[in-house]
Amino acid sequence: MQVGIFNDESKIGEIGAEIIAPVFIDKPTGVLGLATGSSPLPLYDALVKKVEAGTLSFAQAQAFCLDEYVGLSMEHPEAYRNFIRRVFTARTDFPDSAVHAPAGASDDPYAAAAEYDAQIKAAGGVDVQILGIGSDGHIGFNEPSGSLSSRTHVDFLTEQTRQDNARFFDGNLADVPTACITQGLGTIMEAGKLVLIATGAGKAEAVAQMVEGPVSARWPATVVQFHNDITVLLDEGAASKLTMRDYYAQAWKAQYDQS
Ligand SMILES: N[C@@H]1[C@@H](O)[C@H](O)[C@@H](COP(=O)(O)O)O[C@@H]1O
Repeated sequence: MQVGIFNDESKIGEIGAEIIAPVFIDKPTGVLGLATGSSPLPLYDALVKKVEAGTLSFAQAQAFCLDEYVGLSMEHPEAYRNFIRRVFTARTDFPDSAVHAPAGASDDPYAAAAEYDAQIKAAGGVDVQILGIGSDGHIGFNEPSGSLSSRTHVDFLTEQTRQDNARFFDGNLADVPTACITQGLGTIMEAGKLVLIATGAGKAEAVAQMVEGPVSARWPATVVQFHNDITVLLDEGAASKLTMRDYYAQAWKAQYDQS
């Protein structure tokens, strides 16, 4: 696991884009896994800049969102399929038809989850998966106690997650859905490369567990310790409970900053 700690979020975005862009330059038909939430926004801005500059193209690529709320209409602005288009894919040359999200508005979300997992497989799997992390340690929407090898499935949001996400619903907790379809931890772990972004002190405990804690269903993100190509990009707040940050800085410098 590479752990990079930075002072500002735009730097995190730039570094993330430097890691992701070469994958799509080498393989223009690659598959990008997308996370919603606020943490990846600077990364999306940095990728958009590269597309605008003509140094990166997603014209032949495909994208799969990590998760989707169950129970929101497909037109709802906070449905993740709409959120991701607004903040990222519609600002790039991604064809709209190549941007996929679980069918959270389906009459049968359980069948929709299984179909989505099959769709990812049929696309050849995810080459790079962008991840955030919830303050309760979820990735995607894999909440504590779920199987560490789960496939795409219907999950139920913790009170903590609903409270965290209420800000996207004008602060109205009652408007935050209670269920979702999420790629499973087993699905996420099959991605070729993971880039996880966390910012703010509210993520510090979850980040410390993920990087330094024992692997446990209580903190689902700890499963990434088994991935052999994961880069974790943090700000000072999110890194504030790590006990070995000097070592991480040294290792980062040795790998990326030769100067
Ligand atoms: N399902 C999403 C996750 O994919 C996201 O990574 C996480 C953190 O969100 P944020 O980056 O806004 O803190 O919670 C949300 O609920």
